[in-house]
Amino acid sequence: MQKLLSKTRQAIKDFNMIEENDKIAVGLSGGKDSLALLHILKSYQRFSPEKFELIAITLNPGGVDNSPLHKLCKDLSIPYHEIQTDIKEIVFDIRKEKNPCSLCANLRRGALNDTAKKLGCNKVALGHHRDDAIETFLMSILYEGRVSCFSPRTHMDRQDLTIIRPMIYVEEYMTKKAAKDYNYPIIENPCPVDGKTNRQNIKELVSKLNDDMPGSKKNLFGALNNADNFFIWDKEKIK
Ligand SMILES: Nc1ncnc2c1ncn2[C@@H]1O[C@H](COP(=O)(O)OP(=O)(O)OP(=O)(O)O)[C@@H](O)[C@H]1O
Repeated sequence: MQKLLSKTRQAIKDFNMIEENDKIAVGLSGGKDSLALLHILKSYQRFSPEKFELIAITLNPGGVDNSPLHKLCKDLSIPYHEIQTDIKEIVFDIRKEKNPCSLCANLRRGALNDTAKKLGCNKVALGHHRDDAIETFLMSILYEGRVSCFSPRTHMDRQDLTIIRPMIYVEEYMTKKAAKDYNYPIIENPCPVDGKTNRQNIKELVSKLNDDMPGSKKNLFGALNNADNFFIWDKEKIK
């Protein structure tokens, strides 16, 4: 937990993620990452120089028993809100999406942000970590032909809401370990395509790359953090 906390603290500081009197909604899916995020932010709250409020929100995609999350939040004294949605039905039964991940993510994002706003929050914290960032970066290059990745901190002007990703320096093995060590009440992922997605392919590719070329994962993350050395062919500048 000490390592998780210090990496999170560093990211919060580097990207100015938490400010005095923030009311932060943690998007709690019931997966290991958002459970680790809730745990870390609750611990961080004790010694943070800025006072901030914490709540947790779960969007139920339909038919999931989230009672262990209600109990966890009660034990941690964190106000908890579970919102029933029909995301699963929309994505799989009504729209019958061939590539369901982006529609599902959009619907979740919209519902989470709307709920956070209604509950008086000015920030939403998501459980993305360092491996998610590396995978998203590579996915955008390999599947979409563009260089991009989500940001550690983004302000949504329309809703006047800031999205933060405090675990951006945390490696996935750390959240896996925390889930074991602290016996998090993991809710089984209800997604029917879980484990068969483009993201899973990229995860395996990154792992193989790093075995074949030790250090490549670190360099991919380094590239994301190296805006001063970003050289892309810009026809207007070159000609
Ligand atoms: N159903 C949900 N309710 C609330 N927040 C969610 C939900 N699904 C995802 N999120 C938020 O969005 C983040 C990224 O979602 P994603 O589906 O990529 O999760 P993940 O990488 O599998 O993480 P986790 O282990 O937390 O599920 C999560 O860490 C969480 O903060």
